[in-house]
Amino acid sequence: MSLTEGDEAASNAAMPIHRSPSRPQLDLSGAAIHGSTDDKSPAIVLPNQSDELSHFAIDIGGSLVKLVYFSRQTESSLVCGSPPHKVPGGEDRQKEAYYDGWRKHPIMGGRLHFVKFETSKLNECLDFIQQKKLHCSNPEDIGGLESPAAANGTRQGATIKATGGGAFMFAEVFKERLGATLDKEDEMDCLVAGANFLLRAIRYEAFTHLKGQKQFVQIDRNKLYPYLLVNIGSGVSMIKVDGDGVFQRVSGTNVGGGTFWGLGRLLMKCKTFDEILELSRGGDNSNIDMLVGDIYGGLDYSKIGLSSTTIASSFGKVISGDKDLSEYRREDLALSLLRMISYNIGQIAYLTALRFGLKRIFFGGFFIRGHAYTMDTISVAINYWSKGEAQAMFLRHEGYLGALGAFLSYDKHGLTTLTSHQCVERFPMGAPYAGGEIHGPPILDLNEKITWMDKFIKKGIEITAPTPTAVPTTTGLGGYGRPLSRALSLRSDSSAALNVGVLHFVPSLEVFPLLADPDKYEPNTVDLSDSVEREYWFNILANHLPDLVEKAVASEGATSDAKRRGDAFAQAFRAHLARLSEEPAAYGKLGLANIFEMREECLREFHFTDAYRAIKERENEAALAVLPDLLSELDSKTPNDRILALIEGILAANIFDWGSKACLELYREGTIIEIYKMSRDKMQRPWRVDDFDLFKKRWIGEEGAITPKPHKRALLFVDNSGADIMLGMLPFARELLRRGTEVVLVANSLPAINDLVAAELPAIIAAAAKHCDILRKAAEAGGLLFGLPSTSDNDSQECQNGSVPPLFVVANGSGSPCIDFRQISSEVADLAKSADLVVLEGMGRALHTNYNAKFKCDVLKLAMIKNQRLAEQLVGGKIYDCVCRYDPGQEL
Ligand SMILES: Nc1ncnc2c1ncn2[C@@H]1O[C@H](COP(=O)(O)OP(=O)(O)O)[C@@H](O)[C@H]1O
Ligand SMILES: CC(C)(COP(=O)(O)O)[C@@H](O)C(=O)NCCC(=O)O
Ligand SMILES: [Mn+2]
Repeated sequence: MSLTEGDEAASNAAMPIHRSPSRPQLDLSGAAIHGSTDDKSPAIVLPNQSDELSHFAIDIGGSLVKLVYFSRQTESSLVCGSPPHKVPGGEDRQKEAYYDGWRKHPIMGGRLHFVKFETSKLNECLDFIQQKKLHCSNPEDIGGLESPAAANGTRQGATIKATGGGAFMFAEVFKERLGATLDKEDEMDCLVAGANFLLRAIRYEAFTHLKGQKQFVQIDRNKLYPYLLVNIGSGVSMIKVDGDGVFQRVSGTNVGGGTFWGLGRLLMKCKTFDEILELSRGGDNSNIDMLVGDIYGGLDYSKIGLSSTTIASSFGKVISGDKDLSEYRREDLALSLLRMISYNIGQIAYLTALRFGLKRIFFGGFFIRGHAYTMDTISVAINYWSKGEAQAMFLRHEGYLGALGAFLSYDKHGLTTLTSHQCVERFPMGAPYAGGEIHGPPILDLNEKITWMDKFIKKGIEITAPTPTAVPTTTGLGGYGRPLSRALSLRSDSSAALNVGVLHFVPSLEVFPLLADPDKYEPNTVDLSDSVEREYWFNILANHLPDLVEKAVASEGATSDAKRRGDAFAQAFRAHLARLSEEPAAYGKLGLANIFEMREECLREFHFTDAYRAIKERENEAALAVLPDLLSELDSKTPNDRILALIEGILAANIFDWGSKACLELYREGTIIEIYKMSRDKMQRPWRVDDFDLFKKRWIGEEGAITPKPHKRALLFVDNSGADIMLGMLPFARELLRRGTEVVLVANSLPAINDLVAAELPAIIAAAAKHCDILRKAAEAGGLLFGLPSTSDNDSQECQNGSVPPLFVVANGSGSPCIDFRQISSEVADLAKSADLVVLEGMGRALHTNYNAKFKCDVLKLAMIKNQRLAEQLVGGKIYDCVCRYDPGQEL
């Protein structure tokens, strides 16, 4: 970004802005960009924002304290929401649209974190709040920009939204320890607000659980009500929910999570809740419970539909055993207790649902604990009694409903209006270890992260809330020795508990307007719920790690610090893979694209900002040297032959993929140019998927028929640096421009393997434009270039009408090798509105994701398949086969 543009952006942000009431009421006057204006994602300082913007809410229950806190977006992770490096569009209107998007959401982007503590250890919670300075409710105090008042601890008088009985009981403690006042919110209001928010805003928040199988469900937000919310905390509340804030507590039971935990301590002398769950795994409840068969001499009571194994009376067998407590197996006791409580709650829930004619029952509260047996027991009860009519569903954020609801009651955040496409859930490095445990916040300091990684490895099972540590003295974590095996128990409870990640709010993300049916859209082609697929792809990723670490370490100067970070990154990513192979649903619904993205996020966590930087630069240079000859060769062809050569060129150049194992081996055998030439020479039609003729018909028309009109605007979702862009996509873009089609090059906001980043494109285009007048003029028209001299060969004369349409560059809002069209930048969404051609290039964007996606406009999917198994499974082909799939727009 140039200085003048930066200034303009800053002054734009400071202008009085119309805000709808649903947006956060922030005082933007005097807003300025903090730091260098050359930063891609500069921080914005709001000097006049009042101190009241609170950042956490608390639910103090009978058993657990739940904390939900908000942190502002940090610079390194900001994927969009800042103005583009260049304003793509010379016209003021276009420019306006850009800054508009940015102005709409200048600060609201941020992260929501979830933490819990035992109520009996409230002090731990207070320490945590103090350490994180959460009660110093100034937005500048979070994320490193600490105000002087907060630094010396003098700020007083924060008001914190609080719910749960403890909000009354512990109000004084908060006043004394933190000088904070608890602003009490009604518990039921909060539970309902939390559940409604989660079900509307978080994709696949709910899931069913039957016979050990989790199935994530997407609830249609327009058909959400009515439902029964059953919150199983210490006690149980059953609430009929009819709308936002419209509900009635219709039932409840005093036999709940507290009962389970209390009896567990008494009977089995368990110290922790998880210990009871763990014990129950090895239990046989028939030693404790009186079964129907015990009463009916081993027979079923078939007349009324009871099998001999049905529990007739929980703990009933004890009456005839004449045994002491110590003579019973603790495991058996634990299981009987779990079944008794779960079944009873399931039954009451069913009766309550029946009474009000409700078909859907959502269960929340920490009693569930993501525990398979608990959920199965409840589901079986509901299913059995309702004869399959009613459905039990569970929520991933089970115990956080109340805290979340309290947080949402600060209407300033405007979060209630967020929808699922604006939420991205991420799992920081500690997640595989600390998962559903009582755990601490994401650790921001890099050294601290590495130290923690080390601790996780050494004593992964003893993790509690992390406290800031001194600079580490370790020399590294050493190698990649961690096996990817089930035997590796990462967590203190080996139960299949679910993880809750950090929710990132990115208000500038939007659903791609050209998706044919956004509700039916599923980005992933490969479904990782299939264990064979999962194992295959996890192995691919694990095997690629040494090479990736080598590149990443080299990209940071191969210093000893870089090596330490590289090792820690590898450990962290392997831990995620291990956790997910142990429990595939731990992080919610899982597709291959999520894992590729997680790998990039993991690199960023350890401050590897662009691992393939040097490779990309080298490849760009090598490809640029070939470009002039390629352009002349293309220009010497007839338009008919040229389009084939252009598509061939894209497919051939897509061979440069540093994320593919096979390609890595290939690159050892020749120079970039040799490989490119070899790849081109091998381009023989028909390709494995070959819709070229259909595309050509749209492009040129049929002989004798009227020539079709060129497309108005094409969005080109570009893939890799080097030959891929320079010799593949740019020549194709040039041809589109020559025909009079506006071109938008859509590239990543953040790096992913050797993929292009939008910020890199202006320089690449400038270099190419030195050899091509069409690109030069188009880039000028698009505001990307200024004052470059014209080339000797005046090829733009061939342009229709002699004028050249603009070429734009825009960032897609993502840092992944794949693309999820439910979450793209608002800039792409704006430019898509008048586009009539979408081109998806590369394996990540056109095959791993979106291969089956339907669009409203014409779409061309182009990729070389650089993986044998994917080639076999997707198209019945072999490695290096090509896909040219063309689907004309769906008439809606
Ligand atoms: N780590 C844990 N420590 C204590 N209780 C837990 C834990 N995990 C799950 N539980 C269960 O969750 C219950 C508390 O659920 P929660 O929704 O937090 O309710 P409350 O608001 O009443 O504390 C406990 O009574 C216990 O059954
Ligand atoms: C990450 C990728 C999707 C990137 O491919 P691209 O989009 O650049 O064509 C690809 O490198 C990939 O699927 N790699 C793993 C497959 C393998 O190593 O065989
Ligand atoms: Mn790529």
